[in-house]
Amino acid sequence: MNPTDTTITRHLPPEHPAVAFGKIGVLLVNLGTPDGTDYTSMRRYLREFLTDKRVIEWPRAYWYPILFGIVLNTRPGKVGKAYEMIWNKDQDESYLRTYTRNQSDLLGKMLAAEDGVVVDWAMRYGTPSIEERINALKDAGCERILLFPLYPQYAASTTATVNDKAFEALMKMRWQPALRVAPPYHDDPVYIEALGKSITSHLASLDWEPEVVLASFHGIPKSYFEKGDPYHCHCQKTTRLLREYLGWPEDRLKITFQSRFGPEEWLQPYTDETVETLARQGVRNIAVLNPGFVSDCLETLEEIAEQAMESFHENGGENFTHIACLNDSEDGMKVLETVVRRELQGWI
Ligand SMILES: C=CC1=C(C)c2cc3[nH]c(cc4nc(cc5[nH]c(cc1n2)c(C)c5CCC(=O)O)C(CCC(=O)O)=C4C)c(C)c3C=C
Ligand SMILES: [Fe+2]
Ligand SMILES: [Fe+2]
Repeated sequence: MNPTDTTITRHLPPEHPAVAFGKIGVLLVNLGTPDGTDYTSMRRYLREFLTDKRVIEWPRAYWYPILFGIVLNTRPGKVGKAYEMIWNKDQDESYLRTYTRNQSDLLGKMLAAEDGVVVDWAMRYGTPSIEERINALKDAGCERILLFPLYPQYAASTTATVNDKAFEALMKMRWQPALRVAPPYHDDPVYIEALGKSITSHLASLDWEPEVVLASFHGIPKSYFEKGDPYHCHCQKTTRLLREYLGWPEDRLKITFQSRFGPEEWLQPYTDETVETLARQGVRNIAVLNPGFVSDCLETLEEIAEQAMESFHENGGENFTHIACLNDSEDGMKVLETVVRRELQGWI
């Protein structure tokens, strides 16, 4: 029997309260973003983010005085200005939100032929929350939900915290939906091919050629890796497979890690230092892509496309280009569809 066939259970007696069932939900979840660039929105967002124990693992007695005494007073203003520079003014929201919503809408159309599949999206921090959207899917009749944390490489500070939040929402429900979680897809051929094609088509559009291409991933503290987080290994594998797909030597596609936060050592080599060093060593042309980000966001549009480019030029570099994330492109959507269809097996 098709698991969504509800012909038997639909025969409810007339006095029975109305219940919706028989559907399958797919919930795409990305990191999150502030609702606005003003101080209050920024502070609310950063507070939720930086109180997450999966993100900052320091003892609360040490971290909270720093967070509430310094970080949440200074960072909202500073980061708000950075967000303003990359804000999607047409829709008055960040591009991360625009792309995530587009991905959800497009995936919904791609799965429209599948009976009873509903696609939705949520953010781990900010709105719409995971709890709100899980409840909405359940109310719409989804007895089964595929949770899809939008991170190709697994990290406790991204993937695990999405899962925690989803199961926390289920803890409050009497009648829980069945929940499946899509695994990381850092080595999936469809993902590697999409990245490879995005590099070749971007480079073909230039009238110069980069001597070096950096695959820049978001960093994590080195201590998280030493405690057993597979993130570093996943990033290394993505980069190796991408190199193999392109047929490039190791010194043409280099891995780096960006977005360091706080005084601890993070995964190395650091993107900012590498960009500076390459320029100083006489490398004149570089390209940077962000394979770990499913959508362009502050960390790619401001930190790389603006800050890293500026630093490259200041240190003697000539040509710098940022290769866009897969976003809602045809190839990017093919990656999401492939993962979702595979993980829905047995349900559709
Ligand atoms: C401080 C610890 C942080 C860890 C660990 C961390 C890991 C991590 N983050 C992403 C993806 C994104 N991070 C983004 C913004 C961002 N990240 C941190 C801190 C850590 N991230 C902060 C404080 C911020 C906010 C901006 C700032 O204050 O600098 C974003 C962008 C969101 C947006 O709205 O544009 C993304 C995406 C990954 C993949 C990751 C570990 C693998
Ligand atoms: Fe981050
Ligand atoms: Fe490793």
